[in-house]
Amino acid sequence: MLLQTRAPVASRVATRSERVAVPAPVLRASTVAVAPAVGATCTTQSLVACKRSSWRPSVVAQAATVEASRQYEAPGKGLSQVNVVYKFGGSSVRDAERMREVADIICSFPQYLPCVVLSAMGKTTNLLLECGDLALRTATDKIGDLSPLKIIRQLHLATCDELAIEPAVRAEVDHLINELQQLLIGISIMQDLTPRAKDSLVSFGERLSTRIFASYLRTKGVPARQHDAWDLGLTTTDDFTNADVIYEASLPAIAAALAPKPGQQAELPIVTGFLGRGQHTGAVTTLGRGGSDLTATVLGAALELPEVQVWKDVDGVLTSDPRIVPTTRPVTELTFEEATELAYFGAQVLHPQAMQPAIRSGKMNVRVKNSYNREAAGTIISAHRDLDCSLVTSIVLKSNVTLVDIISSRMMGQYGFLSTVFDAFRRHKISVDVVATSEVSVSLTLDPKKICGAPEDELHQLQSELSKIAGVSYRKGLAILSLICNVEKTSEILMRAFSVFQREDIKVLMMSQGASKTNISLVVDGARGVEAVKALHREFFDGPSVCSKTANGNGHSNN
Ligand SMILES: Nc1ncnc2c1ncn2[C@@H]1O[C@H](COP(=O)(O)OP(=O)(O)O)[C@@H](O)[C@H]1O
Ligand SMILES: N[C@@H](CC(=O)OP(=O)(O)O)C(=O)O
Repeated sequence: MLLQTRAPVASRVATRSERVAVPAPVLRASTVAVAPAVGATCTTQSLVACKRSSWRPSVVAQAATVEASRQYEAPGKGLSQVNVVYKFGGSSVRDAERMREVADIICSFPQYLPCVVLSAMGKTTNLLLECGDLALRTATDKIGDLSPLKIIRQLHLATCDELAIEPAVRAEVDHLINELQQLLIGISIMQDLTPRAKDSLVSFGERLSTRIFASYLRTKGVPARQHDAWDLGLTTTDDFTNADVIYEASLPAIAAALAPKPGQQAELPIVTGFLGRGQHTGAVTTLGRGGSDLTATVLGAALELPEVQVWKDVDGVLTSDPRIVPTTRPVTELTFEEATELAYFGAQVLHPQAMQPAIRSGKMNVRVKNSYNREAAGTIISAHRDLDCSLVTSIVLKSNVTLVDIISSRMMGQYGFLSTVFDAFRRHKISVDVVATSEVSVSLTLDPKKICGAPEDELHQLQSELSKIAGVSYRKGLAILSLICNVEKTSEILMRAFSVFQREDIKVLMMSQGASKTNISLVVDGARGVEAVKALHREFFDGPSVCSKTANGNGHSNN
């Protein structure tokens, strides 16, 4: 296999080899603890591993001493202006140990003065949504007993204690959790959970994690300041739960808010991911699930930076979802277009809108890194890459899609058929994923999760409206397989893909190559989706795959 090894485009950002060579954080005080139970020596880097082994109380006490004396050299010494954005997702900051590790990563790169975007700790966002649902059917005086609320309280307060954060911030965290409880009481009284209230509810996750982490950094000698993204000017539409960023308002406001303050020591901004403020309502909005990636790239574009790094729990963007295919491997390089298609068609690893600020900026790359394996090169996403050796880059599965077939022989030779069809979808605010058309028929897929209101009702209404010009039928529970690939090589890709389908007896219900130069989508029965991804991955990634571009021009790498 021949992998592309083009150097990252960003000139002001260290290359991978420079990064790997950067020493571990500079610790000013004693950093070594001995774990007698296992006879091992623990540096701060291995504290996590050592803590998992069974330490005796004396060792735990030693660890506490190490914690108390642990001090970092603040990164970006001598710099006044932020020069990179790091985003750490929920899995990267899921508990106190992970917050230490993230602090460690940040301080491992002294050449950067980062702006840090954090998601909520672990599964906090899911827990908050669960609290909201439960509050609707829980008596007001029982709200304090809700089990997800107890888990949230316990996780955040235990993290404050374990990290020994500043008392004033611990009090603020306590206060925020009480405020959360008040909001849940309000939901219980009103028996109503509007999208607007839902956004206020989930905002507590990022508001808590950033306050705790900024305080932890300060206690370790790193000047850090917590910011709620709305205070920096991150402005959005008022589409609660899935708001769009208003770039014209947001970018200049963020740039001004994070500009160096003359005569003041530079501070690391620690910013809430996922959250914004609605332009007309002024209320808290969210950017859709996984929206912290987008916050990070918006900040990067506002600050005109060459690179944004999104730190996850995988070695980069992978050849498929690792929960489906255990033999995935990281993709070295992607274009913004490929990353967008991949995210749009269901790869959880990136937010579908996250590449937009990078595309607008024209000079920013996005790097996906693993906070659990910082040595891994990760994936660099940029405007262009050499696709000559590329066949299939990644395989994505989107489940539970609906296929709509609209057929009208009456429209043969008439114009306006497609516009009538799509106008009906527009009026019902139903967005369409994959489309295939002929003279008198249109087949398209849609995601019921994205339909506002009850999907059944909306589809039924659409069906009766369109029945004036066409016969409409739909099938639910299907799956879209998207091959993120070099569409220039369609013949080979389709030949191999269809030989897999034939071998496995998987029927393809619809196919679209479309205008995208990076994606072929195939619709199959939902029950066969996982199987199909596994078989395609075996075909395109598990066999011999050598790009012999220079030898005979026939071979390929897998990304
Ligand atoms: N093609 C893919 N490449 C990498 N990860 C993927 C892919 N498809 C799905 N995933 C899943 O996405 C997860 C990372 O995304 P996410 O949980 O949103 O990260 P974070 O919360 O750290 O920002 C991985 O743990 C992995 O299970
Ligand atoms: N906490 C939000 C936003 C986010 O981006 O989270 P993560 O980075 O963990 O995917 C969510 O769960 O959707």
